[in-house]
Amino acid sequence: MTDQSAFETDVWTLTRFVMETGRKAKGSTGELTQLINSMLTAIKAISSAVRKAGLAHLQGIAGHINVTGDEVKKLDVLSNDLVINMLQASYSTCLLVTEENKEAIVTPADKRGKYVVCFDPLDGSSNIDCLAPIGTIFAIYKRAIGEFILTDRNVKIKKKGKTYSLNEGYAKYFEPAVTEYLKHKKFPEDGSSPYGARYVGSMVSDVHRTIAYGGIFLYPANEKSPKGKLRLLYECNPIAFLIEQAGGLATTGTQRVLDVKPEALHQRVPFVVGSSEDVEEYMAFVKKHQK
Ligand SMILES: O=C(COP(=O)(O)O)[C@@H](O)[C@H](O)[C@H](O)COP(=O)(O)O
Ligand SMILES: [Mg+2]
Ligand SMILES: [Mg+2]
Ligand SMILES: [Mg+2]
Repeated sequence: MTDQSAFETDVWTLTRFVMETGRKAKGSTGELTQLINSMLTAIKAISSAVRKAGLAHLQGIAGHINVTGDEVKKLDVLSNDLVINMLQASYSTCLLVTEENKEAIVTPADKRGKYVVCFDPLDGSSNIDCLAPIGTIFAIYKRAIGEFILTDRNVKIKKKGKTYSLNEGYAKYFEPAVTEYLKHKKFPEDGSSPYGARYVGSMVSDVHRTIAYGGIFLYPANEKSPKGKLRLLYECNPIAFLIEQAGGLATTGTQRVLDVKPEALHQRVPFVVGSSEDVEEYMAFVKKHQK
């Protein structure tokens, strides 16, 4: 059997997109292109390490707990080192905020550029050993300005989906608004079909599915985690930005995520994102319970 399909000779890789867009940008210095390309190299190296983790003895724990209480995995440490080293070597950053370091990392003066990068080097790391999808999240801010940079185009999320996604194992600790919202999704009073449940337990994967198919992802506050679990600067903000660009909504329940004023590097916020009509419906339940 022969493969008769045409070989694509003009492929739009992400690197090509970044370089071409960078060259067209007015007043461009190339610094952002250097930064994104260095980040992409780090991500490719992380991906390679993840795929050979079993063979290269990279599975398992590193032996310490990070600042937000997570048990750190060997691959969290490796991914963190890769991103820090690649970003500092890009000569485009001045400050790095990462899930795995308590304090912000200041780039040495001789390698300093104008961007601040906040990142989660490996999201979903509790899923490494069972080979579920995991990924890297990052947000780029211009020094003092607090601006996000768009890296993808024209991805749109449906206005309404058919699935909800949260860890229902915590039902005992849910706030009444969450409990009532979920009851409504499972036993719709208007006779419509109930929503399906999907939860991988890697936020990047759950959000990817939500963008692809529509629906709602929730990590709300609960009795045990009064501010939820996910961290504002390097988990919620970048994902909220992507969701909004795709036409969806990202809320804490009472406030737009991107409007939350950061007060600490590892600050957590309740996080609910997805199709606009689904998130609006959730917010209506929150509002009802505030009265
Ligand atoms: O916070 C997360 C993990 O981040 P991390 O691996 O620490 O970067 C999310 O990817 C998951 O959505 C979350 O861990 C799932 O939490 P539980 O449902 O297990 O509480
Ligand atoms: Mg972690
Ligand atoms: Mg994470
Ligand atoms: Mg992580």
